[in-house]
Amino acid sequence: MSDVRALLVGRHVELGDGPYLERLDVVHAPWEERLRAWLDRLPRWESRRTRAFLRATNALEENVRQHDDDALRTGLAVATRQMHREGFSDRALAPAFALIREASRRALGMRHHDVQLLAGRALLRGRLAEMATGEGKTLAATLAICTAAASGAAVHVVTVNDYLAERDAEQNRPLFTLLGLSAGVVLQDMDVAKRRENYACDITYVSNKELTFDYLKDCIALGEASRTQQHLRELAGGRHGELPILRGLHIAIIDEADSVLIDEASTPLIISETLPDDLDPAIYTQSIALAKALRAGIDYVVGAHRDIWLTLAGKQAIRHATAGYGGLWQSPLWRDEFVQKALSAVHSFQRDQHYIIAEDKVQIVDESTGRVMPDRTWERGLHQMIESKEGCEATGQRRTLAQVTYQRFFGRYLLLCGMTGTAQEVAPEVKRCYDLSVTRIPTHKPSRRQRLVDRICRTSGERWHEVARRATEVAAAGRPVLVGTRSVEASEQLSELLVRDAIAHTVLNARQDKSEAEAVAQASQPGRITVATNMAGRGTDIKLGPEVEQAGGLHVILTEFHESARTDRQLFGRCARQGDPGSIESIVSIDDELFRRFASGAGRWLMRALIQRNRQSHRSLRWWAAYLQGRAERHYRKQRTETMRRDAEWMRALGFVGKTRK
Ligand SMILES: Nc1ncnc2c1ncn2[C@@H]1O[C@H](COP(=O)(O)OP(=O)(O)OP(=O)(O)O)[C@@H](O)[C@H]1O
Repeated sequence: MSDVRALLVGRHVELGDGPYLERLDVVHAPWEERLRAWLDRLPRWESRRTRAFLRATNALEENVRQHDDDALRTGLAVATRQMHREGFSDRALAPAFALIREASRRALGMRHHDVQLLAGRALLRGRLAEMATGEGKTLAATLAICTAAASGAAVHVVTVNDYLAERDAEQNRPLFTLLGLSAGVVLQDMDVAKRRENYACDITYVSNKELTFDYLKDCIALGEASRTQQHLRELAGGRHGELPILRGLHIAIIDEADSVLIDEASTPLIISETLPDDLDPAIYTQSIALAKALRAGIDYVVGAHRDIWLTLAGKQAIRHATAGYGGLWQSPLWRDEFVQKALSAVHSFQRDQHYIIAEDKVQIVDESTGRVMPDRTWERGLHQMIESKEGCEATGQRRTLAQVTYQRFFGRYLLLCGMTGTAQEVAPEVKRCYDLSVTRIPTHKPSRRQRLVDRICRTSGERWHEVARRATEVAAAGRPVLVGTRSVEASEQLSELLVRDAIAHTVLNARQDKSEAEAVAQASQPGRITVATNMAGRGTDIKLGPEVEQAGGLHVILTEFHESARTDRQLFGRCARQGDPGSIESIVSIDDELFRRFASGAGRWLMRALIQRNRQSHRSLRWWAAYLQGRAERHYRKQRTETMRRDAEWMRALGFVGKTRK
């Protein structure tokens, strides 16, 4: 462990926040000039150091090219010794980065751009590197990954799903092998022994959920002692019997950091056990029947954020309806609780949007990633209510064995850093909760992404017709089209329309996730229409051929604004990557969830009036959507603060009053 400590000696050399560049993606100039302009805007001392760092790394390039593979490995070991003395200083990083860049050129056929060197350096300084979508974060991260792993630290590369973990590990494996580093991947269906083996590698690619659950499993297995990473590390040394699954929390490099650290951080991760359900299953069916009989606005009120309350009239109606029932129905507290849960199950959680039914089970769909979370359940009887609503067999209620929030878990790493294309809006929260500052990295080439005018339709049905028409029109010009939908249901609705009109297309959603790699590979074919949920959002790399580039590149259609503008930008980021051509447009409907939940009545009325005057593409639409997305972000931020408060209470209840931050 002392190696890791030594490695981090240099961490106190922190940079101040560089000035943010405005709209980096529309600056048109050769990349050297733009990089120079970016450097000029840094504080003078920082600019000098950064230029010196780039100069030193580039100057070594010719030299390292003369060496064979063995010499590259030896060179990295020598650079590592320097790091053990002075931490991740620029002096130590320059030779390490030059060697890794050369190794990458040989093993992967890709040479890191200068801006990628800056991203790698920012990561090792414990920062969040903001690189525009498609700028090559996967490759940029290898600089930090190889440097940290060579110095003896356990490096966890955290991705948002198994598909990306496996893809990135396999893509970079030739580079790791050339440098003599071992790399493992932890996937959902692996057993404990296999997981331990993969965590024992120098580098481990793993999704945020798998990693956190493995940590919780260690906490349960090791009991009280494991609650501090100190003990975890001692145990990893084998002094206390069986080894934990993880070998310690040394360095975490989080890809799509805003998704992991912010979007997914509103609920804690919980490991629970199923209790023998002492509730009569009839209670669930009775509650659902009662809830369906209640009248909206009279017996219950639905809030703007899917919250539901029973009114006095509603409570009385239930009392009358359950007069003949026995047991818990005689308690007003239980009675109201059951029916309120049932109302949520009926009205707030929709099939094919919030969950799907697969193998006769209710399986939650994570909206931000579009993926099924098979092991997750809703808490406090809600899951059982939904099962009853759908006629599935009710699973037992669950009791919490261990829980952790991302805020607490990631705060335990010795060095935490991350990358994303969309950090801007959440920078203050990331700083407050994780002590991570954002460094914005300029693009290598100017962006050629073209944003067409946004349009809004009067009804959802009208929107689907318009989307189908546009997709067909663009595809007919030989360009591939990616249509992004918010739910499984929406993707299937559009697909039905396309089938009816005999238009060839591919669907990628939580129900068809087996063919993900194939669907992504095909999405770049000329004239191919791909209808996808957010599964094709973050991280998906659609590589274009020369024919498609000439036709104008990939066209992306957004069919509904998300509550987070970052998710929209991630979808847009599937096209026009690495300086390719590409275009984006939004075709939405006034019935969409963002407008229903967050817009005022007056706002919706005004927008309808504009649509009626045939001004479907009024420019206030973009402004309005951005304003509502700001409101939605604030709402979810409050939810996350509440999660952190509850987590602190849970820790206090366990009698643990230790620090949760590094
Ligand atoms: N230095 C480089 N030289 C050549 N190609 C590169 C280089 N860096 C990245 N690429 C290519 O650019 C494409 C985009 O890379 P990648 O998917 O890592 O981008 P990203 O920034 O992670 O995107 P997203 O934000 O969507 O996750 C890939 O096809 C990758 O091979």
